[in-house]
Amino acid sequence: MTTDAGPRREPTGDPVIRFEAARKEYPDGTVAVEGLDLDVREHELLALVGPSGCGKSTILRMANRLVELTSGRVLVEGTDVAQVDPVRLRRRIGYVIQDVGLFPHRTVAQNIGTVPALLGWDARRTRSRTAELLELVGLEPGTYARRYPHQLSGGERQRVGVARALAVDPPVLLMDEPFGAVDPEGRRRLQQEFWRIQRELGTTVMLVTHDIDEAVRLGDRIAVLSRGGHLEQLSDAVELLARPAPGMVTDFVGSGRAVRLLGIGRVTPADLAPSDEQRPGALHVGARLDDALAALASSGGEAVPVTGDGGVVVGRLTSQGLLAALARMVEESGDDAGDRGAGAEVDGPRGNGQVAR
Ligand SMILES: Nc1ncnc2c1ncn2[C@@H]1O[C@H](COP(=O)(O)OP(=O)(O)OP(=O)(O)O)[C@@H](O)[C@H]1O
Repeated sequence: MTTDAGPRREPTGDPVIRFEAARKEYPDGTVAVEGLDLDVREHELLALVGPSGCGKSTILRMANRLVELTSGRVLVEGTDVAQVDPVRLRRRIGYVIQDVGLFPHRTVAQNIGTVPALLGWDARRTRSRTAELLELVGLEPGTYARRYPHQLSGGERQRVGVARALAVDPPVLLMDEPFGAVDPEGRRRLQQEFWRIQRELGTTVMLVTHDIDEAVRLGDRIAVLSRGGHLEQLSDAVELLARPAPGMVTDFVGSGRAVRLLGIGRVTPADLAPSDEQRPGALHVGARLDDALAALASSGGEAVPVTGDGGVVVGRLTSQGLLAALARMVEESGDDAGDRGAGAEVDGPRGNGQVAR
C-alpha cells in the first residue's frame, strides 16, 4: 500500500455485501428492519441516510454480526455471514464508530496493532504497518505512535479509529457516524482525506450518517431509508438531489437541494462560451459550480474567463452557461440513473473545494 496517488479503484458492479430480505426484530418486538434487499458494490462507498431510528445502525451491524438477523440473509463476498465465526468475520471487516472505542490504556500504536497482533504478525511488520497507517491518516508517527487516546483531540482520535480499522487492509469497512464527534471544519477535512484513502485502497464502504451533506459528498450511491429500514430511494448524489422521490425523500433532502447540487457539480468546457480573453481566468475547468456562481456574482453578472490545462483561457462562463450546467446534470442523471457520478465530477470528494485537473 502506498499513499502516492495510484490508479483509482472505481466501483464495479459486483456485490460485496448483499442483503436478501434481511429482517430484524428485537426481543421486545421492535421491528427495526422489515425486509431489506440491497447490494453494496465492490470499491463503492454506499451511504445510508434517514431519520433517527429508521434502522441504519441495525443494517450496518447485520454485516458484521453485531446484530443477528431474525430472517433473511447477508452475504459478504459471497458467503452467508451466519456461516462464518463472528470473530473471524470481524477481523476481515473494519468497523468505525462515532466515539471510536479506542482502548484508553493502550498507546496509539498498540491500538492500531490490535488486529495484527491477533493475527500473529511479528513486531517489526506491525510497527511498519502502524507507521504507514498513521501517515496515511495524516498523523506523524514519531509524534503520535506513543501517545494515549486522552492525549489526542477528537479529530485525531477519529483518525486513529480509521487507521485501526484499516490495519489489515480489510476489503470491507463499516462506518457508523464516523466523523460525528468532530467540529464542522475538522469534519470536512476528515471527509476529504477519507475519500482519498478510500479511493486509493478501493475499500468497499458502507457508511451510516444522518447528515445528507456528508452522504452526497462521500457517497457513490446513497440509500435513503425510512422507518423499518425501508429503502425509499437508492441513487447517486445528483439523481438524489435532482429527482428526489416525492414524499419522505423530498422532505428529508430538504429545501437546500438546489444549493447542494451547485456544491457537487463542476464547470466543464461544454458550458463555456467562446472567448478571446488573454487575462488569466477567474475559474478553472472543473471548478465547483458554487464557486462559479460566487465568481459570477462578484463580477456583477459579467461572464468570467475560465482557464483549462496549461493556464490558457478556454472560454467564458456566463450565467446562462451556469444554468445550462445545472440543467445538464439533472438531465444526465435521468439518462443513467443509479450509475456512479452521473454528470458530477468525480476527481475529488464532492464539494471539497478542490479544483479538478
Ligand atoms: N437492542 C434493541 N432492542 C430493542 N429495540 C432496538 C434495539 N436497538 C435498536 N432498537 C430499535 O430499532 C430501531 C432502529 O434502531 P437503529 O439504531 O438501527 O436506528 P438508526 O437509524 O441507526 O438510528 P439513529 O440515527 O438514531 O442512530 C429503533 O426503533 C430502535 O429504538
